[in-house]
Amino acid sequence: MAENVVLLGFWPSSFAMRVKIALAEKGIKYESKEENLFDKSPLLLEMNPVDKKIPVLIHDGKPICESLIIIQYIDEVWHHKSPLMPSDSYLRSQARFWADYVDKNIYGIGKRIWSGKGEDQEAAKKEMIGFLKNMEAELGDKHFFGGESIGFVDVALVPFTTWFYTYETFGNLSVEAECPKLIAWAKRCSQKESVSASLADPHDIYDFALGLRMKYGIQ
Ligand SMILES: N[C@@H](CCC(=O)N[C@@H](CS)C(=O)NCC(=O)O)C(=O)O
Repeated sequence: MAENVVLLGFWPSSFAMRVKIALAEKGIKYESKEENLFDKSPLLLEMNPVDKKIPVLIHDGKPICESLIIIQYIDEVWHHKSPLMPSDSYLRSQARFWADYVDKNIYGIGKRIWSGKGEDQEAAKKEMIGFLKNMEAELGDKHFFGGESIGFVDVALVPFTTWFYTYETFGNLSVEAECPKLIAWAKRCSQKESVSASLADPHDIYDFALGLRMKYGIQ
């Protein structure tokens, strides 16, 4: 029997893009339902009553929440191809560490850059560069964080590269000047169909962020 897979998402969300990449890597067909986060659907409230956030993956009627948990679920359930987690326990612990490091930093710091100003924005710019340099050091000379093929940490981080143009424009910074190897990695990732088909256009993200700044009266 065909499986029923539904993704509740929102197009500028890097967290939702992660899930799209993982599903594309596995070649899973699914229905994408776009949420309006300013007027959440009864389905989202039913499927994620605790956090009421996207993404939610609904597999045969059952919800899975939290993007990194969803990716691990996808990797376990559809293990026939494109493994995203390392098979070695130690390497798996390291991949989880770095994905968690991404989660603890990039969204919050990025938001302080694109929606902030003044001293805190300057501090956030420094924190962002420090964070990205740590990621670049972890990448080292590897092709992907996952080694020769895309893995858990790549999937966790690459959607946020669609926000780089927004961080750069509002923060007046250049990620490429600071972290050229990371930008080369991002380009390698987007040569993969699973990634390019799942990422939003950076200029659309910028327009979205600009709209939010205007909505919240940020000068
Ligand atoms: N840690 C969550 C973060 C998800 C998240 O922050 N989703 C945002 C959109 S990017 C959301 O649904 N926000 C709605 C709200 O906060 O009410 C994950 O990884 O899935």
